[in-house]
Amino acid sequence: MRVRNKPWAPKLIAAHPELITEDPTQLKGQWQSRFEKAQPLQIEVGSGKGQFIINMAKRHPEINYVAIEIQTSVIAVILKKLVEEPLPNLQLAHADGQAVTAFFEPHEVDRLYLNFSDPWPKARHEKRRLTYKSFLQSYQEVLKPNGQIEFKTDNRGLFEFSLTSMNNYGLHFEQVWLDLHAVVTPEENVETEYEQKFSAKGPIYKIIATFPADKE
Ligand SMILES: C[S@@+](CC[C@H](N)C(=O)[O-])C[C@H]1O[C@@H](n2cnc3c(N)ncnc32)[C@H](O)[C@@H]1O
Repeated sequence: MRVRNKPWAPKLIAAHPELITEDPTQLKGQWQSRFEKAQPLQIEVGSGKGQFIINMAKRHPEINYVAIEIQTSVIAVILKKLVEEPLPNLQLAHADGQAVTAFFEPHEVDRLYLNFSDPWPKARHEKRRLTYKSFLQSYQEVLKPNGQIEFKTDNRGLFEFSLTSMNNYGLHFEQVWLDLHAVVTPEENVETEYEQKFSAKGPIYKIIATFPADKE
């Protein structure tokens, strides 16, 4: 996601340590202390401007959410929205999702979302794709046994790569959609910014998959 530099972003981030962390390693195993109530924890890696995670948090007050976003000017947009409309069950991490195992204890997370992740189409960049096997391994480590991953994309190449990568890793496919919007209603599907922008141009693919319990 290309965004214009927001000169106000670092200042806003520094002003709200109660809503956003820039060093999530400090919260490893302690995430529940950041929320009003201890309840299941779900995370999104690459949250963009936060439309999905904010609406999920509103729709599911019984779940705690952490949005992880690497770009300062992007996560600052989520933070601005959160300052304007506080949500007791959403916390932000300005960090690289590649390091989730440094941010969460094993089994601390109940579910992980990847929405419209950068496709990295060149073969030599495949290790950067958020569904590459090293990422899957990290996700499995922080997820509860048989934890689930939900993945949406409009990018056919990334979708095909992810199907193969997840299958080779031993994930069990609960459901696969080749055209999500043809079958789900807005009540059943919380849209992301990218999804709103690109669903008119072609199908949205989605996978819900469960990690094997016994894989090291
Ligand atoms: C194409 S955008 C999609 C944003 C949003 N999920 C949506 O669907 O509208 C991908 C986002 O993932 C973020 N991102 C990419 N790699 C990341 C990483 N390793 N850790 C955290 N965020 C990452 C990018 O900065 C960007 O905001």
